[in-house]
Amino acid sequence: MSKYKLVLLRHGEGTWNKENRFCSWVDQKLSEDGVKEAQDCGRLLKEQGCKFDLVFTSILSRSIQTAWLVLEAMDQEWVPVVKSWRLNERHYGALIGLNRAEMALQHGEEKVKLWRRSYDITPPLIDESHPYYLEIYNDRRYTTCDVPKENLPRAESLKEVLDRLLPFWHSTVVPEIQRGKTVLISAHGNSCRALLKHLEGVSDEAIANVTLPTGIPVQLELDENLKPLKPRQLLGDQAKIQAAIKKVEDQGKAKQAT
Ligand SMILES: O=C(O)[C@H](O)COP(=O)(O)O
Repeated sequence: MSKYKLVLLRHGEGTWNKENRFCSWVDQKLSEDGVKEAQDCGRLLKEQGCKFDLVFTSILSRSIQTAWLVLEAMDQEWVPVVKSWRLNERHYGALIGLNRAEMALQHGEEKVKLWRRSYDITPPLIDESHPYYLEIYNDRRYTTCDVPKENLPRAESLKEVLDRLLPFWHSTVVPEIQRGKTVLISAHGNSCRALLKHLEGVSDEAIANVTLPTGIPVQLELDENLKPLKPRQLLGDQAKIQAAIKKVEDQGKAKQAT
């Protein structure tokens, strides 16, 4: 018998997902397809009889917008939403804004795969000359964090994402789950991967092969120690999910941007 249910969700497609650019801490809204993905996800969760008590999001609009659309489609708009920068997408440093396929042409697909999926390789740091530096660090939302702005990351490996996420997980999310609340975490590809690594004890090597498509709920059934009782379930049409995973993986294939 499972004790707790937890749903992790990578937001619906964002405008830069469509353009195949590293989006990371740049605040982008959902694309039209992304809005539809989030609504479909909400409908699916409603059909499954899912009832959330609490939702956590990052402080990036695409994860918040996704949570709203999911709750709206479920007729559960009243459910409280708590936001934290600690659930933000991985900080991709100097890679932010660049096109993955073009980076693969310039640096090779292997290098891009290492940047995207290795556990402990940090991409090159962002600095003040970067075109998105000011947009990110002058944004008022980063004055609301529980660390001073100067201490926010300038680039992160997946390991560093997990290091900043775990304090929030332990102090804020775990107690709510243990109080019996059914929680949705509407976050990002890499913040969800980091959490999955932690919960499932995925090895540093094997996490490179875990890819999450946009807008697909990942359901976990946990015991009283928050250990998974069975393999994660990606909910929805399995053939479509496999195709969506391949699409995300193929974003790192070398090709001229169109
Ligand atoms: O930051 C981004 O652009 C994506 O949401 C995650 O990108 P990735 O699939 O290359 O890690």
